[in-house]
Amino acid sequence: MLRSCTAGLRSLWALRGRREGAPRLSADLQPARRLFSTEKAVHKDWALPNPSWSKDLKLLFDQFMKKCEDGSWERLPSCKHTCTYKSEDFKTYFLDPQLVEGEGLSQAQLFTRGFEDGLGFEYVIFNNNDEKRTVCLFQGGPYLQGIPGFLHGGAIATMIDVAFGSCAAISGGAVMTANLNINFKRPVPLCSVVVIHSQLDKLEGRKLFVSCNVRSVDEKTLYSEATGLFIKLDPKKSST
Ligand SMILES: CCCCCCCCCC(=O)SCCNC(=O)CCNC(=O)[C@H](O)C(C)(C)COP(=O)(O)OP(=O)(O)OC[C@H]1O[C@@H](n2cnc3c(N)ncnc32)[C@H](O)[C@@H]1OP(=O)(O)O
Repeated sequence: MLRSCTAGLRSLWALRGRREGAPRLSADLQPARRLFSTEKAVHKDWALPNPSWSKDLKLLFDQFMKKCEDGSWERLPSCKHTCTYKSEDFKTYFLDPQLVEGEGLSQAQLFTRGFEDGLGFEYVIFNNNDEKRTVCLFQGGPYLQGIPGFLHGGAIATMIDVAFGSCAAISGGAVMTANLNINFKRPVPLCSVVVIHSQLDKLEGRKLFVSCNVRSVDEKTLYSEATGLFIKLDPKKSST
């Protein structure tokens, strides 16, 4: 397992630098004000196959793309910055203009998209709006190691949070995580693909209760189960 991961790592490094459209780091750093303005920017969609994707991930991706053809499912595009959510939704809530304009945010990008192809979080999320559920296909790369050969629990929690966020956003729009409970049942092998099935269980005012399970591609192994509470942001409130 470790040997195959080392080989995988070697080939991933070989892929670096010949990734099509890969921005150079310096060119990829955008001024923070752009993240939060209505200015149009060209964003690369990272929720698409790249050469680091395993056969399993590509196969599942193709299966879900087929399901999108009748409109029951949709693939969520994903960029390094915050364009999945309309930044306007968060404006009232968060943004101290001094912070936004300041140096601190000039390098801001989505945590899960901050790695080179294949080294960190490779994932794509599909939404079923009618059924209020999402499926996240996730391949955790070698930089997400916890105990040797396995994914770090924090990396799994991160992907669960992201999957939940997308699921809750179907009904809630701009939401934030208030609570996450995760039962880690089996360790997830590094570089393997898992499927995170999330669903909205209950909507109570601004509270969205979600749950998920994390399974192997063949569905035989249940890696984790989780529940979460998301809160729809109240535009009249500020976070500070
Ligand atoms: C672009 C790509 C997007 C990728 C997706 C990424 C997803 C990642 C999402 C995150 O990680 S968000 C970051 C982690 N979360 C936070 O930092 C949230 C910090 N907490 C807060 O900002 C506020 O507590 C929160 C917005 C969650 C709620 O504040 P509010 O002032 O809007 O709500 P309020 O306190 O009035 O509570 C509303 C209801 O929720 C309930 N509630 C709030 N927090 C709770 C909690 N933790 N547990 C149980 N119930 C809770 C609260 O009791 C109340 O219930 P009732 O309506 O029945 O009275």
